[in-house]
Amino acid sequence: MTDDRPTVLTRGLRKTYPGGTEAVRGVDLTVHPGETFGFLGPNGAGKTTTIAMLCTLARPTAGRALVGGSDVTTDPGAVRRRIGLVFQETTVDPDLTAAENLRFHAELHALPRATARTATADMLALVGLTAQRDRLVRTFSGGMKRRLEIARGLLHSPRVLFLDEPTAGLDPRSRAQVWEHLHHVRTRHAVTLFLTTHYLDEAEHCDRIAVIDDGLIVTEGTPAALKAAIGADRVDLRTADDRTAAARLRDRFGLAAVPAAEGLRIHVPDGAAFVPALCAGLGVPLLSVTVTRPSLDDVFLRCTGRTLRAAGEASP
Ligand SMILES: Nc1ncnc2c1ncn2[C@@H]1O[C@H](COP(=O)(O)OP(=O)(O)OP(=O)(O)O)[C@@H](O)[C@H]1O
Repeated sequence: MTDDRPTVLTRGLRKTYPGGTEAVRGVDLTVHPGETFGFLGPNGAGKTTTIAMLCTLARPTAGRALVGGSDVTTDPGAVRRRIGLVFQETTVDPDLTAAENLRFHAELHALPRATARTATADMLALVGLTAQRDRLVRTFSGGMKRRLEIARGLLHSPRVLFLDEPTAGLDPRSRAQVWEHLHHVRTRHAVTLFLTTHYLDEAEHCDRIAVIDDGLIVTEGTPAALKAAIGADRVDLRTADDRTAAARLRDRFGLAAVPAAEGLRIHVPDGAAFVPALCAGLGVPLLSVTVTRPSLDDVFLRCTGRTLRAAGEASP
């Protein structure tokens, strides 16, 4: 029987640390079975604190959180049995082999021996570490360790795998590999992935994202819907005569051009479709035209008034 109840449900979830920092200030989330849900926000926004509450590692100050249908405060044991964790810091044992790390985890979860053997082989294959199963983890690269953490997080067939910045500190190639394996996880296992990131390109991999800033959800939806809600492409143009071009854009196209770093900038609903009309109707030689689709950074900017990069740099 399938269970359609949300895998993660929070209502009014809050966390105030001793000393008064309001890290999470009333968060409502609904994550469905099998979804890949991304929690996006700058450093210090409250992502890790939210995950810690969902994983029963931090106690909510107020509000409710259900994971796999169980309450994190009143039934933490049931929650722990249903979740897998991959944290920012490496927690696999460097003095054990890959297979030994998984065996140890299987024992912690009291998996029957035959189940553990099959799951170990399956998970190592899933993350591309079968050939390295008997190597000491201390000889692994950062990316291999992270993949082993993912294998370990999935070993006991959790309903939801929480990943806190799963690619933090990895080089671009290792990041791409981790994502390749996460895509295998999504297609082959009925597991919900709940991940935090401050990489916009990673948020694009998610079915749905919530943007958190200063402890509050500022927007939520599919990456495509959030970008579509911005409603306009950015068109940057350089012309032989920007003054005349700005006047023509106003008079002929009803568009207000603003000065950009080089040339002029306008916003139109469909930039690519607008370019031919622009070329035909501007009457001023065009030197270059660049159309930029809205990005998740534009979404963040619209919601918070800052770019994600600037918000991260402003954080302690
Ligand atoms: N144990 C703690 N005690 C006191 N304050 C804390 C504690 N942990 C986090 N904070 C504060 O709570 C706020 C949210 O931190 P949190 O780590 O949840 O954010 P984050 O979005 O995960 O950021 P990062 O990406 O840097 O991990 C920050 O202001 C942080 O300094």
